Amino acid sequence: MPEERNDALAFFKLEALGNDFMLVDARQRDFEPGPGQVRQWADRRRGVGFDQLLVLRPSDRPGHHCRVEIHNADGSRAEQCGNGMRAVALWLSRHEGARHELHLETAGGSVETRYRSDDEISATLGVPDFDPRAVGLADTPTFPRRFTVDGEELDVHGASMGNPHLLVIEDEEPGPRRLDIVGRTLGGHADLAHGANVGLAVVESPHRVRLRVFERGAGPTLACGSGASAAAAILLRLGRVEAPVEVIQPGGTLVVNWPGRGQVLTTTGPARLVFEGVIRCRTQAG
Ligand SMILES: N[C@@H](CCC[C@H](N)C(=O)O)C(=O)O
Repeated sequence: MPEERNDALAFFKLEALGNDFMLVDARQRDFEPGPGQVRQWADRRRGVGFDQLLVLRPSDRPGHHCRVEIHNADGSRAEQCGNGMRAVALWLSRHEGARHELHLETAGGSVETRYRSDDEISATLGVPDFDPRAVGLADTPTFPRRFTVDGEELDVHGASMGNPHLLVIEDEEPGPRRLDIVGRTLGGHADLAHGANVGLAVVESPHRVRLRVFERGAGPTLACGSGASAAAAILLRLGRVEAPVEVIQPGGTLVVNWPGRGQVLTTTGPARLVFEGVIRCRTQAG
């Protein structure tokens, strides 16, 4: 039986390019939500509504301000969240006057954030990894790998930004049905060790890419920061675009800068605090 608690839980609702988050600062309190509880809070009619729950924890890595634990709306866990890191940087700067340059620890690696204004927050996510094994495809020597989706053969690219991303390069912007079919089929493919986020990208010009992402554990979102990073890195590596790359998603534009092989990748874009609240009703711990 899940344990039930009646504690008041302070939370903050944030968004970054329409990718939305519930943030809980658990650095000085007990907070261990189970997957069922996360799903209940994520529900847009019966809960708070969000794509990811971000939980701040103390970090024991030297020089790191805190650790960010990432829960997807379906209760699964994620290693990285590019938009979420900018939202955390905004919150830390606003709520505790934290330094404007911070290191945040995630399960997908260390992220360096730089807050200049709510419209200009950078997150350096690390070095993109194009090895299919980093994306959880043990049987694939190199990308692209061919997958069959709904009877169609697709050449699929991939990169890890700490979390796994697959990318299909399209000739025209996909509609919601295509995003859903390709996203579900590729993202949940049995050959992947832990599923993947799936991006569908259209190259508009050497510095502009249009992207839709079907996120692992959250479905189609208005924007995905690590997805935009993976898409830009893959297209830069293929020579299809040049840095910096503006990645345009339904929620807005993220600027991605990647100097190339072995170098870290930086994203720059906005974030907003939407509201704050307190949950006083019973919450399930399990
Ligand atoms: N919205 C995020 C990515 C969140 C995690 C992702 N769904 C996963 O499971 O890897 C972003 O902005 O990067």
